[in-house]
Amino acid sequence: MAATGVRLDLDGRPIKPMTICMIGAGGFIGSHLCEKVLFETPHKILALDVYNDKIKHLLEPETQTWADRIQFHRINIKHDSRLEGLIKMADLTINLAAICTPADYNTRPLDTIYSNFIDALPVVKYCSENNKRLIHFSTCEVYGKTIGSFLPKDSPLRQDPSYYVLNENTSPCIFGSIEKQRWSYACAKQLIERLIYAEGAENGLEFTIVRPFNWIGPRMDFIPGIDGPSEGVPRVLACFSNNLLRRQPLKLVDGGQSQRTFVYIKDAIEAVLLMIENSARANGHIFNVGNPHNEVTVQQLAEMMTEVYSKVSGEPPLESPTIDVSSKEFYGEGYDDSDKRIPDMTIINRQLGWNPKTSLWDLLESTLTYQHRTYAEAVKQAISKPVAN
Ligand SMILES: NC(=O)c1ccc[n+]([C@@H]2O[C@H](COP(=O)([O-])OP(=O)(O)OC[C@H]3O[C@@H](n4cnc5c(N)ncnc54)[C@H](O)[C@@H]3O)[C@@H](O)[C@H]2O)c1
Ligand SMILES: O=c1ccn([C@@H]2O[C@H](COP(=O)(O)OP(=O)(O)O[C@H]3OC[C@@H](O)[C@H](O)[C@H]3O)[C@@H](O)[C@H]2O)c(=O)[nH]1
Repeated sequence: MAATGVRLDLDGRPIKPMTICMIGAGGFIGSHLCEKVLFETPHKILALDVYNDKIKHLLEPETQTWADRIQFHRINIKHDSRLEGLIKMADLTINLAAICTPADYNTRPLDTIYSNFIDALPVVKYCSENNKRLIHFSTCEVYGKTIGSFLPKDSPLRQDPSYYVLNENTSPCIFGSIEKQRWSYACAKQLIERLIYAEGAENGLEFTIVRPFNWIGPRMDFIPGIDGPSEGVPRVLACFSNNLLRRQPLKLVDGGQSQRTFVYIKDAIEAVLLMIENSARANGHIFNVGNPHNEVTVQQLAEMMTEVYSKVSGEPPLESPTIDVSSKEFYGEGYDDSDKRIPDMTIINRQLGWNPKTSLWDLLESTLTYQHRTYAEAVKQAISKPVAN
C-alpha cells in the first residue's frame, strides 16, 4: 500500500521522502492525515499526542508494511522537554494540537487560550530557531462574523458575496465583545497566526497556515457516554449522531439558523498532502480549506442527517425529529455564533489546484454508515442497562 516509484510534485520534481513531526496526530484530523501519509507516501511520522485511540489501528499491527514509518510519542506539549528534540529530528512539523470544541470556549476560556496560543508558542519557536518548516492548523473562526450580518435584515447587500464570502487577504476578523467568551478560541488562533506570520517576516520561518472550514467525517470527536464523557458536548456532527443513535430529537441551538459549509475529511486531507509535498507553492501562505458548495443552515443539516440516518439504519425517523433550545441553556453564558462561513477558494486553487469533490449528502451517507456500524450496538446496550437508584 505504501507508495512505490518516484512521486512528483505539482512542478514535476521528484518528492524526497521526509520525516514529519505531527503534533495532535491522535485526533480526528491527525488520524486521517496519518493514514494518508502511511498508505500513499514514503514519508515517516513522529506522532505526538496525549491519546492514541484513533490511530491504534496504525500502531498495533507491527507486521504491516508501514509499521516502521510511524512512531508514537505520548507527550503533552505543555510540559515535555522531548518536544524540541523531536522537532529537530523532523523535516516538517504539523501542529494540530488544540482545544477546539465550542462548548469549551465560554466555559473553559483559560484552558482554551492557553491551548491555542501559549502551548503553541514553543512549537513556533523551535521551528524558527532550528530552520524547520511549520504547517500550523488555525481555523475559519478567525473570520468571526460576516460584514453582512451587521446590515439591516432586508438590505439587498446581504445577497452580495463581497459581504459574506471569506477571503484570506481581504476579509476582516470580526469578533464579539470580551464578555462573549466564545471568541476566546478565535482570538487565540488569530494571535498565533500573527506570531507565525511575524516569524516568517522577521526571521525567515517557512510556514503554511491552514484554516479548516468544518471538516467532518468518521472519528470526529466522541459519542457522549460511549467513548467520551456523558455530559460532554462535542461538535455538531457528533451531537446530532448521538441524538440519532439514541432516537432523541436533534437540538437546534437558537433555532438552527446559523449557516455552515461542510467538507468531507478525505477531500480536505488531499489539500494538506498537497501542502506537505509542494513547499515552494505553500510556504508563506494562509489557506482556506472548505467546500463552498456544501452550505446549509444547521436546521437543514439536522433534516438531512435525519433522512440519511434513516436510510442507512433502516429505522424510521421520529415524528418530531428536532427541538429548539436556547444557546444559554445548551452552551451556557458567553456563547455567541458565526452567522455564515463560505470560503473563498481562489488562493488554494491558484497555488495547489485543489478542489473538494464530495457532496454533503454523500459525505453524510458514508459518515453516518460509519457511526451506525461503530456505535449502534454500544448505544443499545447502554440504553438497556438498568439505572442505579
Ligand atoms: N475539524 C475541524 O473542522 C476544524 C476546524 C477548524 C480548525 N480545526 C483545527 O484543526 C486542529 C485539529 O482539529 P481536530 O478536529 O482534529 O481536533 P481533535 O480534538 O480531534 O484533535 C486535536 C488533538 O490534539 C491533541 N492535543 C491537544 N492538546 C495537546 C497537548 N497539550 N499535547 C499533546 N496533544 C494535544 C488532542 O489530544 C487531540 O488528539 C485544531 O488545531 C483545530 O483547532 C479543526
Ligand atoms: O447539538 C447541537 C450542536 C451544535 N449546534 C450548532 O451547530 C453549529 C455548528 O457547531 P459546531 O459544534 O460544529 O462548531 P462551529 O462550527 O460553531 O465551530 C467549529 O468551527 C471550526 C473549528 O475551529 C472548531 O472545530 C469549532 O470551533 C453552531 O451554530 C451550533 O450552535 C446545534 O444547533 N446543535
